[in-house]
Amino acid sequence: MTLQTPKLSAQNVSVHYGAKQAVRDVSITMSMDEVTAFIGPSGCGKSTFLRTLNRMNDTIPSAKVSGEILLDGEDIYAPSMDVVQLRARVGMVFQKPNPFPKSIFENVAYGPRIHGLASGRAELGEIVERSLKRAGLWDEVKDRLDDSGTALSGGQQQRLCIARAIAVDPEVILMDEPCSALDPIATARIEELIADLRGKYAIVIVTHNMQQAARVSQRTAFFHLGELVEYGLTDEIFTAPRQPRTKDYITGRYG
Ligand SMILES: Nc1ncnc2c1ncn2[C@@H]1O[C@H](COP(=O)(O)OP(=O)(O)OP(=O)(O)O)[C@@H](O)[C@H]1O
Repeated sequence: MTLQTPKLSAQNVSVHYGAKQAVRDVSITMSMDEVTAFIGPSGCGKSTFLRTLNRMNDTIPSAKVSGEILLDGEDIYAPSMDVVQLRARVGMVFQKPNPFPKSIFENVAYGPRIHGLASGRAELGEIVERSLKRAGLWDEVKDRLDDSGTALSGGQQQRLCIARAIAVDPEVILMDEPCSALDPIATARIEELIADLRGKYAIVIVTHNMQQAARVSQRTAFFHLGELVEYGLTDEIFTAPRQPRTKDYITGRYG
């Protein structure tokens, strides 16, 4: 299976929480041009593996990661890697929208400001506007940028979190079940947004919802008991899975 533009590559990645192994020897390469979906039953290690891709597991003391993860060929676990910089390059959107308790403007401006991406107030304003437009939220909030981000609806808050990730000009966006707290209309908006963002960023999405994986992704990885069982074109995974475990899962036999 050849990818057009390899962006992020994991080689033999395992994760332990203390003595318990949550991810087993996963090797996978994700492309710039595609949305990659991680699917699998609860507890199979999807979120744990996703978090290795921008070193979010560093924040969990019992978590130990082995193997190698390369971003454009560069080892993200190398001692020379600046983790703050890495998390700007590989942004993350969580299950529950988590805007800062600050204004809409500040939610988006915070990252570019600490990373020194704007030379002044006007440029910062442009970045905020561009990011909110790209996240499909500008028209709804442009007249109330000083209102609190936490006063928005759940779906708007999630788009604000996406705008916040976009504002620091990431290369990869990781999304951990980004719609699980949203209603169907807000979910549809996020799915449209993912389609719009495809190609601008490498996008990796963990989802419990197989229809969502089929709608938004071009490539799907099926995890089970910490292993990557099968990885391939989404159309093929859903219509002609090669592994019996994948077939059982997508036909609803377990999970
Ligand atoms: N912080 C942690 N400390 C200890 N064990 C953990 C921790 N986080 C996850 N685990 C365990 O690691 C395994 C994988 O969990 P993970 O959350 O990665 O799975 P998942 O596939 O994302 O599940 P879900 O779909 O329910 O979110 C599970 O057995 C879980 O209990």
